[in-house]
Amino acid sequence: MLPDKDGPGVGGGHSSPGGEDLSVSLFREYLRLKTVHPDPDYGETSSSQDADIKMRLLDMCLLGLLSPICRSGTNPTLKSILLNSHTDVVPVYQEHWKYDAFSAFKDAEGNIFARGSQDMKCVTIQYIQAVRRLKAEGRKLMRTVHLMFVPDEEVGGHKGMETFVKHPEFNKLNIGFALDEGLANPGEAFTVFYGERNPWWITVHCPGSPGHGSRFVENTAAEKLRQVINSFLDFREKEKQRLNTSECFTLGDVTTVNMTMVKGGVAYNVIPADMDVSFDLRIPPKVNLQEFERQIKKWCTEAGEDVTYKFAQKSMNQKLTSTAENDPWWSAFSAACKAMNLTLEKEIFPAATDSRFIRAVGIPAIGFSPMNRTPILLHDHNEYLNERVFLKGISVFERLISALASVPAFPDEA
Ligand SMILES: CSCC[C@H](NC(C)=O)C(=O)O
Ligand SMILES: [Zn+2]
Ligand SMILES: [Zn+2]
Repeated sequence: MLPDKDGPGVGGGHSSPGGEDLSVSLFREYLRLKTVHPDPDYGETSSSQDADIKMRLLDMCLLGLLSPICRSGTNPTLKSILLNSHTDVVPVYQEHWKYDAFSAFKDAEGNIFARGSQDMKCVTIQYIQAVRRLKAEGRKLMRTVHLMFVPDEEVGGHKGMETFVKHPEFNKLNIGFALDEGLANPGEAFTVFYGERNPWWITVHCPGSPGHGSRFVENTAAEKLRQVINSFLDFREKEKQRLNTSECFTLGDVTTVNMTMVKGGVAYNVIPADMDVSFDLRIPPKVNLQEFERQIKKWCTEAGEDVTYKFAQKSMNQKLTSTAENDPWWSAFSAACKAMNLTLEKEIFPAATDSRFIRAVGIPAIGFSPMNRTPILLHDHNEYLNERVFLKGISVFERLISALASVPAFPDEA
C-alpha cells in the first residue's frame, strides 16, 4: 500500500498529476481497502513494504496478529515512543451513505467520505507521512519511534493490543509514551484524552414462576425485569441530568447506562420462566467501582428472588495519564501544541480504545486525532474528513513526534 517506487511520497506540497497532495492520495488509497468487520481484508495493508519505513510483521501464530513496526532513534537505550493505530473499521449501512463508503469520494470542498476517514485511517497515514518527512529532512530523533498497526480494536482489541502488551516482543520495544486515537472536535480546539471510562457489559437474569397467560401468577420474571429496568434507567436519568446541568462536564465525566438487549418468552400465552436484560455501562475513572457494583447487587436483590447478574465485559482500569505541567511527556506534548497555537481540551474518552491496555501496563498514553472544525462522525453514516484538516494533522504530528522523541533522558535512563 505504501508506494516506494514513486519517490518519497511525503506530500507537503508534492502533488500527483491530478493536482492532489500525495499524502491525500495515499490516505484515499488506504480508505479504499476493505478492512471492515466482520471479515476485514488485511492482505494488502499487512504485506506493505516501504523504502523509508522498515516493516516487521509480528505473527502471533495462535492469534494471527500482524504488527508492522518501525525503528529509528539515535539512542536506542532510551525509552521509545509508540505511535499506535488500528487498521480495522466498523461496518456501514451503505444505503444511508451519499457515496460508496469505500470509494473515498472527495467533494468540491475537499471533504473525503469513507468509513475510517476519522476512525482512524487518517491518523495512520498522518503518522507515516510525518515520520517520512522527518526522515526526508534528515532529522535525527533521539528516542526510537515505533509505528504499530493493530488489527482488531473495533471488536475489543483482545487478539491485538490486549494480548500484545503481555507479549515479550512488546516489552522489548521499551515504550515510554504512547499516542493513540482520539476524537474530532467541531470547534477550533483539539481534544486530547488522558483516560477512559470503564466499559461494563452486564446481563441481569430474572427467573420467575411460569403459568398460563390468562392468570395473575405471583413472582413473575417480568415483574422482576421491570424493577431491574427501572433501577438502571432511573440512574441513567440522574446521570443525564448531571451532565446537562453542569457546564464543565463532558460525557467522559458521567456514567452512561443503556439498555441494549432483552431476551425471554416463548409464546403469547405462556408466562416465561426467565427473562434477561443487558446493559452497556460506561463508568468514569473517578467512580469507586466496588461501591458501584454493590449498588448493582442491591438493585438486583430489590428486584426479587434469585435475580442474578453476569459480566460480559468488566474493565477495572482507572489509570490516568499525567497532564501535570511538570510531567516530561505531557510538557513536551503540550509545549509543541502551544508552539503551533493549538488550543487543547483535555477529556476522558467516553468509549474504550486500545489505550486502556497500554495504560494498564503502566505506559502513559494520550488519545489524539488532530481533527478540529470537524463533526464527530466515527461509526456514523457519511463519515468524512476534510483534506486540509488531514494535511494539517501531518504537520502537527511531525512537530509532536519530534518533541516527544527529544524528551531528555530521565535519571534512570542515563
Ligand atoms: C469494550 S470493547 C469495544 C470497544 C469500542 N470502542 C469504540 C472506540 O467504539 C467501544 O467502546 O464500544
Ligand atoms: Zn477507532
Ligand atoms: Zn471505532
